[in-house]
Amino acid sequence: MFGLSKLFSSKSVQKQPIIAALAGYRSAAFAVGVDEKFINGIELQSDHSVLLNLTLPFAALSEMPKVAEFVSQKLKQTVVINAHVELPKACKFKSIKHIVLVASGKGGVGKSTTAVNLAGALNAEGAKVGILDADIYGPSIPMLLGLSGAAPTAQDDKQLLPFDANGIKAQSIGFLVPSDDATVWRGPMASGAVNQLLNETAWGELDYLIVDMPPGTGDIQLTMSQKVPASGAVIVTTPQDLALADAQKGIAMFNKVNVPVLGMIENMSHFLCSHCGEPNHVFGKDGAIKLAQRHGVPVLSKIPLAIDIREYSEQGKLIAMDNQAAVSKTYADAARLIASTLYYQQPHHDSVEIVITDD
Ligand SMILES: Nc1ncnc2c1ncn2[C@@H]1O[C@H](COP(=O)(O)OP(=O)(O)OP(=O)(O)O)[C@@H](O)[C@H]1O
Repeated sequence: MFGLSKLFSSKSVQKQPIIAALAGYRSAAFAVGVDEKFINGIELQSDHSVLLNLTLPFAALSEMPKVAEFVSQKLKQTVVINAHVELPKACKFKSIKHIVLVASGKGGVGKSTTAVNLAGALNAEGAKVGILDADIYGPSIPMLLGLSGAAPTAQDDKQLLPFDANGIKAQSIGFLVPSDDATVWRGPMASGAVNQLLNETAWGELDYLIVDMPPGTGDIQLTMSQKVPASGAVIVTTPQDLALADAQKGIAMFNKVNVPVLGMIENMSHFLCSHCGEPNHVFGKDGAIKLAQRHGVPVLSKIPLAIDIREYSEQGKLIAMDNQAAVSKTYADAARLIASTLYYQQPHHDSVEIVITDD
C-alpha cells in the first residue's frame, strides 16, 4: 500500500503512513485501532526496519506482535514494536488506578481460579497488579498462589505488607479471619473487613487490583460492591442454566449499585476431546452469549474445562502466566479486553465522533 520511497522520502521516517496503518488495525481490545497518541518514537534502523516505540495506556503487550505484523504488511516493510504499559495517572483509590470486582452468582463456577489467573494475565500484559481475596466463605487465593500457611507481616505497626507471588501483590481475608467465623457475618461486617484490608495494606502503586468477591448476590455482596470504589465488575459463570440464572442476578446487583459490568467470562465453557480435538459442550452451549447479548455486555472469554487449569491451581501456579500452556491465551484475551474497556470508559478519553449521513 505505502511504497518504500513514500515511507522514507527523506532521511527521517514519514509518520503519516505508519499512523494510518496503526489506526486501521482492529481487534477486540483495539476496537478503534491503535491511536497515534500511543506513539512515542519512530526510528529507522540501520537494517531499514522501522522501530516503533509505543506507550500503551492499558495492558495489552501480548498483542504487539500481531500489530507489528499488520503494520509491516500495510507498509511492505518490517516494523518492530517496542511497547510498555503506562496507565493514565488518575487513581481510583490511593495509588490504585482500577479496582475490578470478580463475582459469580453461584458458588463453585471457578470464580477464584478465574480471578487469580486474570491477575496473572494482566501482569503478563505488562501491568502492575494486585489481588485481594474477599471471599469470606472460602478464601482460596493463598492456596492458588502457593502461599498456604503464610502469615502476614506489618510495616510500622500500621500497614500490612502484601505478599508477592511472581510479581503479583496479594492479600487475603483468609490470613486474618478463620472462615468458620465468616458464616455468621452480615453485609456491613464483611464489607467493613474488606475495606479495612483495602485501606490497611501497603499496596504501593497498582494499575489493577482484582477483588475475588464471595459467591452469590445477597446482602454481603451488595454491601461490598457498594463500599469498594470499583471501576467495574466481571461475572464468571458456567454455561449451565442454573449458573446463568444466578449470573443474571449478578448483573442486576451491579446495575443497582452503579458498578459497570465489564463483561462475563464463561468458565468450563467446553472440553476439548484429547482424541479428536473437537470441543464438547459438557454444560451446554452459548448460554453466556445469549445472556450477555440480552444485557448488552460482552463475553470477555470462553475458558475451557481443562485438566491443566486444575493441576496448576493445585500446585499454587498460575497457568495464565505460562505462555506455553494453550489455555493461557483465553485468560490473556479477557485481560486485554478488561484493560481496554476500563481505558475507553474513562471520561479523559476523547470520544469517537459518529457522523450519520444520508447515503
Ligand atoms: N476451567 C477450569 N477447568 C478445570 N477445572 C477448573 C476450571 N475452573 C475452575 N476449576 C476447578 O474447579 C474447582 C472450583 O474452582 P474455584 O475454587 O475457583 O471456584 P469458585 O467459584 O471460586 O468457588 P467458591 O464459590 O467456592 O468460591 C477447583 O478445583 C478448580 O481447580
